[in-house]
Amino acid sequence: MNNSYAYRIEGGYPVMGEIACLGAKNFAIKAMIAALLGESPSLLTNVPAIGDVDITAELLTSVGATVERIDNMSLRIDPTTTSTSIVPVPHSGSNRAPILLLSALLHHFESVAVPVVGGCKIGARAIDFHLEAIREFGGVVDETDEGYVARRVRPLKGTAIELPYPSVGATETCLYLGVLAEGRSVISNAAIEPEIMELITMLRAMGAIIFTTPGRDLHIEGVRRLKGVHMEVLGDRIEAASWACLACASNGDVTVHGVRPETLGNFLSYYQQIGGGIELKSVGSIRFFRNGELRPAVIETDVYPGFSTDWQQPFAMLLTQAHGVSIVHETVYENRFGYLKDLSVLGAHTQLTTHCLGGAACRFRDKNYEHSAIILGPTPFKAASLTIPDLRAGLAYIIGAAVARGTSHIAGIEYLERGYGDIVPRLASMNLQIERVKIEAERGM
Ligand SMILES: CC(=O)N[C@H]1[C@@H](OP(=O)(O)OP(=O)(O)OC[C@H]2O[C@@H](n3ccc(=O)[nH]c3=O)[C@H](O)[C@@H]2O)O[C@H](CO)[C@@H](O)[C@@H]1O
Ligand SMILES: C=C(OP(=O)(O)O)C(=O)O
Repeated sequence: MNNSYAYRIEGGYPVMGEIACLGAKNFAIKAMIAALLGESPSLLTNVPAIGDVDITAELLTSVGATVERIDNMSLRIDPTTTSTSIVPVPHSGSNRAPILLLSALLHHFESVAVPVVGGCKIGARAIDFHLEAIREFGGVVDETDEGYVARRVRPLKGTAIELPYPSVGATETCLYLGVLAEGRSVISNAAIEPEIMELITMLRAMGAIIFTTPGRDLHIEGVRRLKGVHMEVLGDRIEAASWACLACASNGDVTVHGVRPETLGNFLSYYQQIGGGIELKSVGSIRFFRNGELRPAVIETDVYPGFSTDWQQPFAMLLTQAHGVSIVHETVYENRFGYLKDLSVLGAHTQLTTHCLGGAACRFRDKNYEHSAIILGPTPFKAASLTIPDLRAGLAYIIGAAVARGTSHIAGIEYLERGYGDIVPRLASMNLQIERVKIEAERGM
């Protein structure tokens, strides 16, 4: 556990240099679960060395699957040793994987139990769509004090489902259910994030028959068996955007390697609209820098191809350095702005409101969630002590500390390290004065 460590950052200098994106957290753990569906081992490469992968490896191991680390970035997963369908409760609340395991394991076992799901606390994060999907495919689901139990008396049967919202996780659940269910399934209003498309590619390589459509419908013809594959995890578009924001906010210049530019979509447009510069280098490499004075923006987070909610926090931090009033309307999670209030200790001027600002009314209208933010910039930052509440807020705090003059301390780094790997060496190599220090040694910080 790393909750006795903090980052000490000496800010006020431009962050300059080159950084390689790790593999995408939000695909890596889904690929690990997909590997359970095969009848032979899968090899996953470019797997990031992050907390979420460790948690997922423990979950897979707990049901008997063999997870072998070939090297720091490769995992071999043998599903044939899977021996139990009860995921132990100690894994409760660790990440999003348990609810996905419920579906994947239900093909192998007639009864599966998983603990409650976790992940960042940025909203209620209900899992009703997942549970309803399992029922539609012919399973029975019970909620217990400790988690969820799914049962089936016969093989799962293909079905037609319309998701109430294009949930990433629920779409993945439907894919896991549909590829080995009997007959045809149609998933309407599915999520189409790049990580979902990558999961479809992996499942197809395993032998699944999945048809995408011009809209949000996925058609699946169930098959009897799938085989293991070699899959390389795509570069993390959330990491790439994080480093882009760090470069621009600190008035630096960073070349990010290992990301597919198309997965950054609207991020690249907003980035340039506010005065950030981009230069496509060789394939998979993008240079990010500042192009003069920063301008404010009106941004709305949304499902793909909209502006990803996971870019929101680093980008909001960047907007504190723009000249004028910016608005950010968070439409994916009802409670993803808690971190913004804490930024006042650095000197940020922000205001939250329950109204839907700057765009169409969203699901959170009139529900009293502070899901729109007004950011007034630019504000010079002074160093401060902060405690990270969730993963992307953690990265936003790193950006804040890099911009602030003086020495900042950031605690709660276990949240950040669930999704970002090797933070200190990678950022230190780009001129950021950052150290990982024991909190005891820093008493009075
Ligand atoms: C591990 C992983 O991949 N995490 C990502 C995934 O999370 P995750 O898959 O959990 O996010 P979802 O897309 O499912 O959630 C989107 C919205 O749908 C709601 N919802 C979802 C399922 C459900 O059964 N009922 C329901 O109401 C959620 O509360 C939320 O408001 O997609 C999110 C949206 O791009 C990203 O922010 C997360 O980084
Ligand atoms: C919200 C996130 O992750 P998770 O869904 O794993 O909590 C994220 O990656 O920003």
